[in-house]
Amino acid sequence: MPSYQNILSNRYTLARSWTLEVAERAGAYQQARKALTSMTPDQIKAEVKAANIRGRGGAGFPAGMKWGFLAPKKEGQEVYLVINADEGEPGTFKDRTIMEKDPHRLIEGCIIAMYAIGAHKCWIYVRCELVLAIARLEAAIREAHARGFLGARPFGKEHALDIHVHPGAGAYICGEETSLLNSLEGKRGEPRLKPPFPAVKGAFGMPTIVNNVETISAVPDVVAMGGEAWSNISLLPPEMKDGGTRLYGISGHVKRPGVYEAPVGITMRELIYDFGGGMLHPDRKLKGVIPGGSSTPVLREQDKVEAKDPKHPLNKWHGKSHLDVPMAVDTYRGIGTMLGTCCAIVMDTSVSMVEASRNLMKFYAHESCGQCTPCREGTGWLANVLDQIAAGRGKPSDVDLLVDISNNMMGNTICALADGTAMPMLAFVRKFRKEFLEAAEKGLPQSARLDEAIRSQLVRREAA
Ligand SMILES: NC(=O)c1ccc[n+]([C@@H]2O[C@H](COP(=O)([O-])OP(=O)(O)OC[C@H]3O[C@@H](n4cnc5c(N)ncnc54)[C@H](O)[C@@H]3O)[C@@H](O)[C@H]2O)c1
Ligand SMILES: Cc1cc2nc3c(=O)[nH]c(=O)nc-3n(C[C@H](O)[C@H](O)[C@H](O)COP(=O)(O)O)c2cc1C
Ligand code: SF4
Repeated sequence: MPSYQNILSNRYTLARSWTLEVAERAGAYQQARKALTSMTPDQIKAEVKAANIRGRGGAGFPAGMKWGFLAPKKEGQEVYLVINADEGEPGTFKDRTIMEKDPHRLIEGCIIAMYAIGAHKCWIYVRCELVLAIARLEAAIREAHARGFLGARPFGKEHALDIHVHPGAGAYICGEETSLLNSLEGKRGEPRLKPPFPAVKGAFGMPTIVNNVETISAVPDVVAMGGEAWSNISLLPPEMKDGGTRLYGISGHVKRPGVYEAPVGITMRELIYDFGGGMLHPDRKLKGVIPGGSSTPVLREQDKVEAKDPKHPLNKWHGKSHLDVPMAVDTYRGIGTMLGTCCAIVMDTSVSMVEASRNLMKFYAHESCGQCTPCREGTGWLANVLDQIAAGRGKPSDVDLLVDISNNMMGNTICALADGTAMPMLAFVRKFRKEFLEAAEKGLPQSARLDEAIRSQLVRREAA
């Protein structure tokens, strides 16, 4: 197992790490005290910008830039902070480790962030299935109030702060930030058109910063060591502006599934073989890996980086396997996939890619909110066509139909759920076309059914 320093997860292994007593003894709230008593909001914002934290919710938008886009507060307006703790992406289970094992880190991050952006109120929107996370967050907020870290004068500062936990009902679409805001406001959880982005018009019409749990949990260490030093933990050169340390998830056919902390820029090969302990069944090879939650296109070991031009940002990795490219927001875009939530699902040669994609398409068809025709119809048709193929009622032209449906979904909808369905579907067909054509001619044998290691990640939910 590689020995990178644990920063974000350094309190995970302490007994009763979620209690204030243990967390405070291990350093919790020192940075909130420092920020509120000796730093100005602008100084904090500058450190967060220098830290190059790319949003850990999946899109990789720079947190410092987002905070900078916050609309100036007008007379009578409030500014809000909303933490996205919905974590609905199949294969993704990193934010819950923070909330369950170290909720005080998230609360400390919220305190610093609220002060920096001029907010007095924060909601943490948590999916309701995360029962333990909700209980621990609520207990931690009570403890922080009792110690005067929240409330009318936190750390003696005239800047009232309050945090509320808001359980969501467990709809995947409510993780999309504008849908989340509608749900928070008591409306139907449907995405809004962007722009305006929440930073301009968010919760209850007020400028709102929406950030992921892990993004905000990084803020106390950014304040502790300074933005530049935190950014330099990354294995990438500073000009790539993808800084720090992050939580990597790994599941599926590996020996040691779990959540591991490492600097930005380790490779997928390290994640699978060093952290994940290698393939679960040594006699079966790696067939494909979904790199960052189910809405990111699958990678294969045999695919090589094509970046001959010396000016190409990936030129350094020209000819290397996709597994040997540093895991970062822009490098992964460069090889036709996305880093997403940085939680990989590993599939060995026993997995039918037709069956894996069928599972996923059923999930997306079930979770589409239905506002946009290309998404509502497209997700359903992808699932239907794959059902027909699996049942032996397909024909070779169905494979091109999958491509055609996907292409018609892309870029034509209100939110990214449709793209996050179509892009993986296109990658499955492009990289495993022969397998799809074979299934379209013969159907899938019973043995193609996914085993538990994969099925539990690529959650199947039958259409309601
Ligand atoms: N964590 C999960 O469980 C999960 C689930 C599904 C999808 N995802 C991820 O969600 C991603 C898509 O998210 P998205 O649709 O929010 O992406 P997005 O690119 O629209 O936005 C990313 C963030 O940047 C902000 N932003 C972007 N441009 C801005 C601007 N000009 N001014 C102010 N703010 C701006 C947005 O408000 C948002 O907070 C996918 O890449 C996928 O990986 C995550
Ligand atoms: C369908 C869909 C679901 C999403 N679910 C989540 C989620 O569960 N958690 C999350 O942090 N971001 C999720 N996102 C991304 C958010 O919209 C948003 O980009 C993120 O909360 C911003 O925080 P960050 O910049 O700190 O990453 C989702 C996006 C889409 C399109
Ligand atoms: S793309 Fe799909 S999930 Fe997103 S708003 Fe449109 S119908 Fe709803």
